[in-house]
This record gives sequence, structure tokens and C-alpha cells, in this order.
Amino acid sequence: MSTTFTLDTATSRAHPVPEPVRRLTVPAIQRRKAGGVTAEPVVMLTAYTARMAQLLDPVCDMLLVGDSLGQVIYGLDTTVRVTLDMMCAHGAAVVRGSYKSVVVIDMPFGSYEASPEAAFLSAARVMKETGAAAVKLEGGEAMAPTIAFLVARGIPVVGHVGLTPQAVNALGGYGARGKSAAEAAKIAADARAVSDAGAFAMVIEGVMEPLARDITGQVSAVTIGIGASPACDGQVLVLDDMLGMFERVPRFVRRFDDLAGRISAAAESYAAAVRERSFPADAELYGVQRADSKPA
Ligand SMILES: Nc1nc(=O)c2c([nH]1)NC[C@@H]1CN(c3ccc(C(=O)N[C@@H](CCC(=O)O)C(=O)O)cc3)CN21
Ligand SMILES: CC(C)C(=O)C(=O)O
Ligand SMILES: [Mg+2]
Repeated sequence: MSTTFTLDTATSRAHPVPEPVRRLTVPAIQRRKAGGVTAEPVVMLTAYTARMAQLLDPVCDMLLVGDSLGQVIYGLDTTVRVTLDMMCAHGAAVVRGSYKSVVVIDMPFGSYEASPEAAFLSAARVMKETGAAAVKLEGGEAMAPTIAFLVARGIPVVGHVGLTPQAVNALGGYGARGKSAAEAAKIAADARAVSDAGAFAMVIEGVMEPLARDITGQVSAVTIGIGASPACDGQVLVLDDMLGMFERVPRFVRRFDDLAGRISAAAESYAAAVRERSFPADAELYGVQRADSKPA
């Protein structure tokens, strides 16, 4: 990291002062697309807690407080019952734990679909209560007027097309989208509508690879793939999926660790230490002479 040199008037010695960490901005993310296919991909992961945000922030460009927290944190079976209260609480925690990443908050099902006005009230609440940089909402052509309405009023928007999990009850499952030519054409039209409405980025989820590649070449918005294509302008995964927290994951997940196994092993070690009374040891106690300390 670069440093600036300032004169310390108390000591009259020049000494380095680290530059403050600058938060990335929405326009800075947008400019990444200007480099075309040679641009550096945008790195995004979900985060739901302050501590995870602290760990991910130096590594990522964007953090998504996904409504996937319904399944990941709350044990719900879909994202449909996730509330605005949940998104605001976790969104505020993630913003507190992050310094440089652009934090995006998912608008939960029911908080934005009824009208552009309803969407603005919900999104404004999210922006005020969390301090996030942008909101994300699912939908294509039908949501374009709402996206334009929010963007015109100062709320940056990320779109989400293809497999839209909040519509699981209508879609009948989480199967890949855009298999038929007609469905592919509809998703491409959705993506163009979302981009033309002013979304600065969009998630493309669970679609046939060539479709995601084509859309990325067609829209000005930054495309962020999940089960989409390496040609997308960036990639996102659900954190707990890529950490190996779950036994069953969608095909598009790569597990970069086996945290579930490591957490179970740590809990087993703790349980064994408690049961054999080797925990707590002297060094972990108050009022007990430490083996390594000098007598008083
Ligand atoms: N932990 C987690 N990861 C996610 O990626 C995720 C969530 N939660 N919650 C919100 C949505 C739901 N998503 C999902 C959920 C399930 C599949 C899945 O089971 N896919 C199967 C195919 C299913 C089918 O063909 O019907 C697969 O093997 O890819 C995919 C995406 C993506 N999002
Ligand atoms: C899977 C990502 C894109 C998402 O919307 C979420 O985590 O809720
Ligand atoms: Mg989501």
C-alpha cells in the first residue's frame, strides 16, 4: 500500500502516515467493464455478519447481503419468508464490518414488487438503516420501471435475472433457465431491460452458459455470474456454500474448503477435552499459579 509523508510538527520528523482505506464506489465498479473482456473480473461473495465482512472485505470488490440468509442463517426452506427487518439488521452488521467493498443488500420478496413507490420506500429504509451502497432486486422487463424509478432517486440498483429464487413457487424449482430458445430470448430481453433501466450491475443466475456470455456482450451493466459463465464481468457465490458448510450444494458451487468437517472436528476436540477434564487448564484459569510464571 502507498503511503503519504507528512511533517509531524511535534517532533519535526517526517514520518509515514498510512492512507485511509477508500471504499470502492458504484462508478468504480462500472468502470471495470470499460476494459471489455480484458477487464479484471469483479469479485463478490455473500456476507451476513460483521466478522465475516471484516475477513472478506480486503479480498472482495463487492459484498452481497443476500436474502439467501433465509436458508443459510435462519433455516428457512426458501427466501420467500425473509423480511426487511432481517435484511436491515444483517446489512447494518456487514456495513460496520467492511471498509472498502461496495455492499449490496437484497430486497426481500414482497418489499418491492407492488409498485415503484413501494420499492422506493423499502429501498430507502434499507439505505438509511444499513449505510449500504446499493440494493438488489429480482426480475426483468416487469421490474424495469421500478429500477428506473429508484435510480432516478439516487439509489444504485443491481438487477438479478435468469433463475430468480424468490419466484420458486411460480417456477416450480431451482432448475437451470434458458434451455429453450424462447426462454433464452426472454432472459436476454430481461437483461437488456434491466441494464437499460439503469442498473449498474446484474446477477445472472443458473442459465445456459452461452446465454450468459451473449448477455455480457450486449449490456452496459456489469454482469455477475452464479451458475452462468466465466465470461461474465464478475462472479458471486454464497459464502457458506463455497466454504463447504453444506452437504448438498447446487452444481454451480465449488467448495474451496470443508468448514463443516473442520467445525465438527473442533467441536469433537472440545467435547473430548471437557469430558476428560483437560479443559480448562491452569493457564486458562483465574487465581491459579501458572506453571510458566515466576513466584510472586
Ligand atoms: N445456500 C444457498 N446457495 C444458493 O446458491 C442460494 C441459496 N442458498 N438461497 C437462495 C438461492 C436459491 N438458489 C438455489 C437453490 C438450489 C439450487 C439447486 O438445488 N440446484 C440443483 C438443480 C435443481 C433442479 O434441477 O431442480 C443443482 O444441482 O444445481 C440452485 C440454486 C440459489 N440461491
Ligand atoms: C445467490 C445470490 C446472487 C443471492 O441473490 C443471494 O445470496 O441471495
Ligand atoms: Mg438473493
